[in-house]
Amino acid sequence: MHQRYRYQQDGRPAHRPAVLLITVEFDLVQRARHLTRTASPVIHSTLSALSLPAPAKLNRMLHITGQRPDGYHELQTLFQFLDHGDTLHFQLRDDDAITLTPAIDGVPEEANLIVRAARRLRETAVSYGKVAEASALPGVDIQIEKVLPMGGGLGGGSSDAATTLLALNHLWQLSLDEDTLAELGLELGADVPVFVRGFAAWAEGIGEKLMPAALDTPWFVVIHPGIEVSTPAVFGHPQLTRSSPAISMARALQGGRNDCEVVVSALYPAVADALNWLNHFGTARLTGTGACVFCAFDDARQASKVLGRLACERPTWHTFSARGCNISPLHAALAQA
Ligand SMILES: C[C@](O)(CO)[C@H](O)COP(=O)(O)OP(=O)(O)OC[C@H]1O[C@@H](n2ccc(N)nc2=O)[C@H](O)[C@@H]1O
Ligand SMILES: Nc1ncnc2c1ncn2[C@@H]1O[C@H](COP(=O)(O)OP(=O)(O)OP(=O)(O)O)[C@@H](O)[C@H]1O
Repeated sequence: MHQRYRYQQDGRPAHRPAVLLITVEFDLVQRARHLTRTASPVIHSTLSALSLPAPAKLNRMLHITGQRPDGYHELQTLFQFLDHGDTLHFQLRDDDAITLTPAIDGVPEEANLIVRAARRLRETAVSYGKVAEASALPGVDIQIEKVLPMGGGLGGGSSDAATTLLALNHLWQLSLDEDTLAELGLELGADVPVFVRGFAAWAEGIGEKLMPAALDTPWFVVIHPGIEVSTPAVFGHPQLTRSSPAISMARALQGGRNDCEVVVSALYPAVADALNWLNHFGTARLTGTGACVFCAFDDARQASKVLGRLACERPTWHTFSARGCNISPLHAALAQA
């Protein structure tokens, strides 16, 4: 029988909801993690260096059920990870500098979620009394192998931030618990907590109320039609559906829409084109606010056949196939660090 714990956390920043409730079916998650531990690759790790994945996510469905007075939208979504994403390498330094290479085009270092996550974690270490002052913690050189497109709806920046929080919690030996890290993550972005938690989830609120979900794990073909979608522009659009009726997780597991699809397809014809193309092979969906669209396949062979056709028919689109995972590749790797 699953034991269920309820965590309540206060002290949130003013623009976020006053109370965060996270319900975790703890037993399910612990057992799934235990099973993954034996199957995952060991990623390079020493006492002062660590390399970890920052996987992509898909929103298998996304309904918008309302809008809060602070402007944020209330969602119901099913998050699942992909075994595909960025890789981050962390190396502790002799001084207290935090560096990131290479720079990400168009994202100044102080705005980069990786650097912001590292700095925020260091401040938190001081406020939680883990160290007397920030300079007591060694600096870190962070190298990123960026694979995920920005503004793609694959949560790349959020995943990079979550990987940074978990990696530095480990290297700096802070022992901050997952609730604290998820709370810190939420300050950086609505999608960060699910990457910190590391289990496929039914999410409500603005994406921070997470319930583990056991989804099927098909192979996906993902198309990035070569444009960057602005998440604030989509959420700010007057024609966005904001009043979908709330449904149960059980119902969502049987299938759902993405309420952003209509607006995003109208604003970005390339997204509409990608959805139309992929709809010939199954049910194509937008992930998050786009720009990526995806379609599920029963096996790797079918997915690679579709990738082959894409290479011939739409050579300008960036495409890949990857398998859905209910335990994040980050957590699978960290369990072995
Ligand atoms: C669409 C999703 O990707 C679904 O997973 C996420 O909800 C978006 O998560 P994210 O990229 O981490 O978004 P954030 O960086 O927190 O928010 C970007 C902007 O999107 C809008 N925003 C975001 C999330 C949300 N539930 N309601 C919103 O209205 C807000 O204007 C916010 O300023
Ligand atoms: N490390 C980072 N990687 C990518 N983007 C970053 C990073 N740090 C900050 N950003 C900013 O975040 C924005 C969104 O990038 P991200 O890759 O997370 O998009 P996304 O996949 O659409 O996210 P989501 O699905 O969470 O909306 C970028 O346009 C960029 O300005």
